Amino acid sequence: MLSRAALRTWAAPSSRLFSSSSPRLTKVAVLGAGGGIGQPLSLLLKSDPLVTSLSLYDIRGAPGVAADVSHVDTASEVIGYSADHLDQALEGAKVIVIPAGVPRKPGMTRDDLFNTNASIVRDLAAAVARVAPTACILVISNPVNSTVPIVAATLEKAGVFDPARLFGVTTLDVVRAARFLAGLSSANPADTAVTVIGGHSGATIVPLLSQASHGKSVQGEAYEKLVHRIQFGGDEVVQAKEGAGSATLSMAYAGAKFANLVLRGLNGEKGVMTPTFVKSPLFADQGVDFFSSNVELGVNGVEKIHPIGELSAEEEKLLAACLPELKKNIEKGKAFVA
Ligand SMILES: NC(=O)C1=CN([C@@H]2O[C@H](COP(=O)(O)OP(=O)(O)OC[C@H]3O[C@@H](n4cnc5c(N)ncnc54)[C@H](O)[C@@H]3O)[C@@H](O)[C@H]2O)C=CC1
Ligand SMILES: O=C([O-])CC(=O)C(=O)O
Repeated sequence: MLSRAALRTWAAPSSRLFSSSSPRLTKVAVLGAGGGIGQPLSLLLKSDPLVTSLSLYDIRGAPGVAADVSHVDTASEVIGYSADHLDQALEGAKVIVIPAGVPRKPGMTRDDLFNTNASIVRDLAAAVARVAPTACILVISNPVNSTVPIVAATLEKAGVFDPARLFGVTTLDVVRAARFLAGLSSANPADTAVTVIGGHSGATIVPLLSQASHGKSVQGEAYEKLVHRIQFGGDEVVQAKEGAGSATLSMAYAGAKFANLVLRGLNGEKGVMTPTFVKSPLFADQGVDFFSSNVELGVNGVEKIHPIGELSAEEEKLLAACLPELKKNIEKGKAFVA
């Protein structure tokens, strides 16, 4: 006969499995996992304890990336899927991150990627609508200002669009703003968080330095230079890579950081907030119905879209320049699906 202690020990695994405090089973899929962003992003997601299963898909190379990443000694399981197995890759996914598509070369704008990436993103969104219609979708593929409306319109066509579950990943702008601002005063970027609103390209990127404690003191030419660097940080990397692509490592970091925030919200953590490009009422009356601002994340995805708060005179001007361009980018995405 088993002793009481032995019975307790024997019973422990099943009670842990079903206890309310156990982490949820969270399958995360990466579409475009074989690419410059996809590979390091997959590695970082393998290190995230909130990811219990990692599904890596690409038209090229995903099984190899999966075999490699799967040797990392964290608990999650990793499976790679090749071109014909998109549906299997998506089955049961709670969060789907999309870095599939071509990157810029020097001299190109993000909008120049539209012709190639629009159909890639649309076709992946159609598969998500069919196989994992309730998943949270995190769009990295550029031009984000247009690809997010493309995903929305595709899901809408399939009758499964939930605005609370679609996110354009603008975290790299937030990461850059904190890093560049910290660099000016030798501060720790952890102490120089900046809210970045608008969209994700040039003039549509609007950093709200007046709302950041270290940002207020940056004035005049230094302010102009800092704003320009935040808005055009992507070009800095494209030029330095001399035709070999755009930001991949910092983007993987930003993508993993944002995915972790979404997962924390889905897991019921309160007060998780970050800027992200979502279907938004803030400027919808001006025809801009997707916009990045601080968003609270929760068990259903978007919990609350926060207002942009008080802006300085300079920021009002930046916002005025942002809105018409963003409107054009959004309309272009919608028109592509219509
Ligand atoms: N949101 C943001 O802040 C940022 C966005 N990006 C964008 O991310 C995208 C990817 O950039 P990289 O990884 O550097 O490019 P990459 O060319 O290195 O990788 C893209 C991957 O997508 C795959 N792919 C192409 N069509 C596919 C499909 N139909 N299904 C699945 N996979 C497919 C390719 O095989 C490739 O492995 C680009 O559009 C880039 O502009 C890049 C940096 C920052
Ligand atoms: O600049 C690019 O093309 C890639 C990107 O979106 C970024 O680095 O912010």
